[in-house]
Amino acid sequence: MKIALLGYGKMGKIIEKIAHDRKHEIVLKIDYSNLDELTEENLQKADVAIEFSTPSTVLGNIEKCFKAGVPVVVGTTGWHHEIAQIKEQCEYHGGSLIHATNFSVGVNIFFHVNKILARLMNNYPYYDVQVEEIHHTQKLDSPSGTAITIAEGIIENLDSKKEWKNVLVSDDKPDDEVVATNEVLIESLRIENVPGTHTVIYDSEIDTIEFKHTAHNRNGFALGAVLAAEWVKDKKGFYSVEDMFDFNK
Ligand SMILES: NC(=O)C1=CN([C@@H]2O[C@H](COP(=O)(O)OP(=O)(O)OC[C@H]3O[C@@H](n4cnc5c(N)ncnc54)[C@H](O)[C@@H]3O)[C@@H](O)[C@H]2O)C=CC1
Ligand SMILES: O=C(O)C1=N[C@H](C(=O)O)C[C@H](O)C1
Repeated sequence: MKIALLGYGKMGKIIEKIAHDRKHEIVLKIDYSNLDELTEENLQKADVAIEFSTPSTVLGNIEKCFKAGVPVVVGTTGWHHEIAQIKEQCEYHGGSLIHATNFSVGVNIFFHVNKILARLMNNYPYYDVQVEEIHHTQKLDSPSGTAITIAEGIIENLDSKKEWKNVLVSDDKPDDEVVATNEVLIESLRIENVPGTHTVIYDSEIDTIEFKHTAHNRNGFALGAVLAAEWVKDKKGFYSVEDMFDFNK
């Protein structure tokens, strides 16, 4: 399979390695230094594009893939509030897209169990829930896309919660935000070199239940993105990673 990498930073480089291990060929690599090469003609040399760039560049790149008729795997976070508009664009162009806030198998198992746990916790209203995410200090968005997906999974299944609220915890800012009882607090911490840690915490006066995923490196995200490229290559339509894993089978 021929792959175009839109974004050749921390993720793009690991995806390149895993794609080579799986016998795929990288035919285009785009980062901020060669944006002029991101043309329709060059995109069409690929069977699929894998997009891991930045929250401010991802939407333009998705549109370019639709216009070029190239299926696209979108890993970039920080754009999911625009999802309805992108789905419409995909349908308009007859395009193919698969997106995930997190492509790792482990996190997708975590997403699934998080929903089941939230449904169970309706029977135990004396526990309150919050989400904590920790990432490296270069991360541009907060909360992480993964934390938003976790909070949405809780809101869909735990009757007492209707929305989420984010607090970025830093040394120079006191952590004294007021959170309403119908809000899921997402605390974001930024610590050097952390690939991604997410914890769901149910706390009561009696005890605390913690459900945690720790990424030891970025390989799981990258492998999931390559698997998604193999999965979407010959499909048409707008998909999320849930369609690929389908844990309800
Ligand atoms: N869905 C998932 O499983 C995961 C998602 N991510 C997300 O992926 C994105 C990228 O993460 P990293 O690789 O760690 O970031 P990074 O900062 O290391 O790399 C971003 C790359 O995008 C390039 N870039 C800038 N403008 C561009 C444009 N217009 N077109 C194409 N490339 C452009 C930069 O030059 C850089 O090479 C982030 O939004 C992050 O949250 C990260 C890990 C896993
Ligand atoms: O920026 C990152 O690094 C990551 N971003 C994704 C997110 O926002 O959830 C996925 C992963 O946690 C790493």
